Amino acid sequence: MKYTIAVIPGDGIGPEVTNQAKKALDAVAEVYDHIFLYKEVQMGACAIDKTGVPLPEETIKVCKEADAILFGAVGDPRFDNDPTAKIRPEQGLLQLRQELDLFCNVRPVKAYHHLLKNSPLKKEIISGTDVAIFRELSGGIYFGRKELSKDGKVAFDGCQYSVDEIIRIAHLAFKAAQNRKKKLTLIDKANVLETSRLWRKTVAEVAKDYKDVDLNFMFVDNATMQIVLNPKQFDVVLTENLFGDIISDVACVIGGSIGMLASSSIGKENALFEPIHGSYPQAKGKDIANPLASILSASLLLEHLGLQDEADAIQRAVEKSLDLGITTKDLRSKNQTFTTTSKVGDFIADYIENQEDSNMNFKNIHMGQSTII
Ligand SMILES: NC(=O)C1=CN([C@@H]2O[C@H](COP(=O)(O)OP(=O)(O)OC[C@H]3O[C@@H](n4cnc5c(N)ncnc54)[C@H](O)[C@@H]3O)[C@@H](O)[C@H]2O)C=CC1
Ligand SMILES: CC(C)CC(=O)C(=O)O
Ligand SMILES: [Mg+2]
Repeated sequence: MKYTIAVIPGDGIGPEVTNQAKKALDAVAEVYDHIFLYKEVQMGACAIDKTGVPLPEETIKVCKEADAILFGAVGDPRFDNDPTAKIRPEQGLLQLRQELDLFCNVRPVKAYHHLLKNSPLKKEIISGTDVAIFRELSGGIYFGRKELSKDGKVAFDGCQYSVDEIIRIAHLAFKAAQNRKKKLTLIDKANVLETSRLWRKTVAEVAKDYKDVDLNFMFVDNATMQIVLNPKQFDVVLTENLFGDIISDVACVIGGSIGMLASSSIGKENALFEPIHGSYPQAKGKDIANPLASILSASLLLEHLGLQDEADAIQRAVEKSLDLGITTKDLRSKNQTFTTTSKVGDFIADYIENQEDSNMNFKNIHMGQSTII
């Protein structure tokens, strides 16, 4: 089959990690006889430099027409270090999420057994963790009215949610819970925030359609502690935009690195796949960033296209790379060697193309300075 994939490499390490995901997709295309037609477009600081805006019209058009979107990351210290900047790279991402109505961001958090030794958390606490974070993505405080007083001494960010915005993601989260361990935890701050109280009331109503799912509530401050102290108590986590952003970065500690967490952002018509990390500008061009979150995002993309075997092939390749220790520095444990972003991508692609061949000799794969086995 032929699929059109809009590719937005973005800024910082975005292009490097997206290139590795494309290598994995190319290998899948080769093995399973598909054609992936990439249409590369710009967003973020690179788009501002070229066109003056963080999200050019052409990018929106190409994304709307594509079968799926693969995104890297946006963000640049030139803007981060200038609080007065009127145009920012991140506005492009937020605008795209809103333009395409990508309201449901799913962030799977898994403790890969090969990485248990990498986590600062105790092995017995995280082993077996499998949480799906459902983060509302197109509403809340990131999209509220923003104001700065004329004298620059008072700032305002408004947070708003409607019942309809809550209902649509709640249904998706409950459906996911039905296919998992049948537990859904709503994370909010309902002891303080009116929006959170609306979330609790609405989600409790939606729960009546899912009587087989056990619904419980947790305040966000406690949740950020519980996710690292006892992550296995969670199955599906449902939460609003800001809380989901923060909780998922905290949850990265379970996965061994933020470079391991992929995500899908789903709307009615479009779907975008991206690692949860940012543009990690310190690593730009150094070939050191972990590409696995981007590669795993490509796996989620294939799943979304209904290509489950192909998605699984990427997953197996990722697990194999972890198994053999063919990883970047962030996943290195004591005395273990590591390799580069591009070599990890090469290995994953190579493994996808040759994994059915039991005679494949991994020692033949050229891995630069790294010791493979
Ligand atoms: N989705 C997006 O495009 C996002 C963009 N940003 C933007 O990214 C820029 C940098 O933001 P930060 O807060 O520093 O977050 P970041 O996620 O880019 O990096 C934070 C830290 O995580 C680690 N890290 C991130 N990605 C990694 C990878 N692939 N492999 C290994 N380690 C990795 C590094 O230690 C890094 O210092 C900012 O401009 C920010 O606005 C931040 C988050 C998400
Ligand atoms: C621009 C930010 C909202 C991006 C981010 O941190 C994220 O989506 O995780
Ligand atoms: Mg974030």
